[in-house]
Amino acid sequence: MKLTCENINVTLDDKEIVKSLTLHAADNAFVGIVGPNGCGKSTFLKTVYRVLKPKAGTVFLDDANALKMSYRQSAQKLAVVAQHNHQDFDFTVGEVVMMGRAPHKRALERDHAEDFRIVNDALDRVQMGTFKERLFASLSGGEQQRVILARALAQKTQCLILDEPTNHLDIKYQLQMLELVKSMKMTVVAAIHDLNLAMMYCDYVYIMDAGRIVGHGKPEDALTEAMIEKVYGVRVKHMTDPESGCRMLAFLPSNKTHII
Ligand SMILES: Nc1ncnc2c1ncn2[C@@H]1O[C@H](COP(=O)(O)OP(=O)(O)OP(=O)(O)O)[C@@H](O)[C@H]1O
Repeated sequence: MKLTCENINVTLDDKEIVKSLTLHAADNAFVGIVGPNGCGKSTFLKTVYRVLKPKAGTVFLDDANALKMSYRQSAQKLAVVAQHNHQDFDFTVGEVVMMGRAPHKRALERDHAEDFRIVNDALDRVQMGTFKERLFASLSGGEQQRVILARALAQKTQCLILDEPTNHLDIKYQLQMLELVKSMKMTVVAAIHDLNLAMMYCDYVYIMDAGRIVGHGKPEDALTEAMIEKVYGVRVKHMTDPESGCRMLAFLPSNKTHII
C-alpha cells in the first residue's frame, strides 16, 4: 500500500509546527523521518494516524483519502507504535495485543480462534510469548514497547507508523525490532533519531527541520556530512566498514579532528 501525504500544515496554539509537508512512501518501502528534537516529526505523524487534524493537506492510502475514512476503516489499513505508551493498563499482555484485533470486529463480537492465533503469533514475533498472562503495567519500558509492536502486528495492516520505535529498547532489541518490521510486507513510515539505524534500515529518508522537509533521498545520498552539520550542528564523517561494506556515520567532537 502506498502512503502519500500532500502539503500537510499543522498549527498548535497558533504556532505553525508542520509546514507544507509532502512525503511519499512506496508500497512496502521503509521510509524514515529524521530531524532534531522539536522539529515536528511526532506532530506530523499524529496527523497521519489521525490524533491531530491538519489545518491543510491530505493523507492518501493508495488512492483513498485517509482523513475522510471512518476511524475503523483507517485502523484496518494503518497501525501505530507511538512514542509514549506508558498507560497504566490494568490488562494482561495478551489482552493488550488482542486490542489490535478490534478494528476487524463488530462491537461486542467475541474473540475467535483465529484472533488468538494471530495474537500468539504476534507475541512470538517480538519474543514476548511467555509474557502473555503478565500485567502490561508490570513490564519494563522495553518489554512494553515490544508488546505495543505486537499489538500493531496483530492489527494486520498494510501500513505501519512508528514514532521513535526503539525508545527504551537495548541495542539487541533495537536491531531486532527494525529487522522484524523490515522483513514484513508493510509500508513503514518511522521517525528515527539514530542516524546510523536510519542508514541501515531505511530505503528512503526525509530530513525535517523547523517543520519543513529540507532534504530527502536514499539515506547514503540524503544524510550527507554537510546536511547533518547544517540541521543538527554536529560534525560527522561518512565511513564504510571494510568487512561488511556497511555505510556508517562517525560523529566528531566540535573542534577536534579525532573520531569518538
Ligand atoms: N499541544 C501543543 N501546543 C503547542 N506546541 C506544541 C504542542 N505539541 C507539540 N508542540 C511543539 O511542537 C514542536 C514539535 O514537537 P514534536 O513533538 O512534533 O517534535 P519532534 O520532532 O517529534 O521532537 P522529538 O524528536 O523531541 O520527539 C515542539 O516545539 C513542541 O513543543
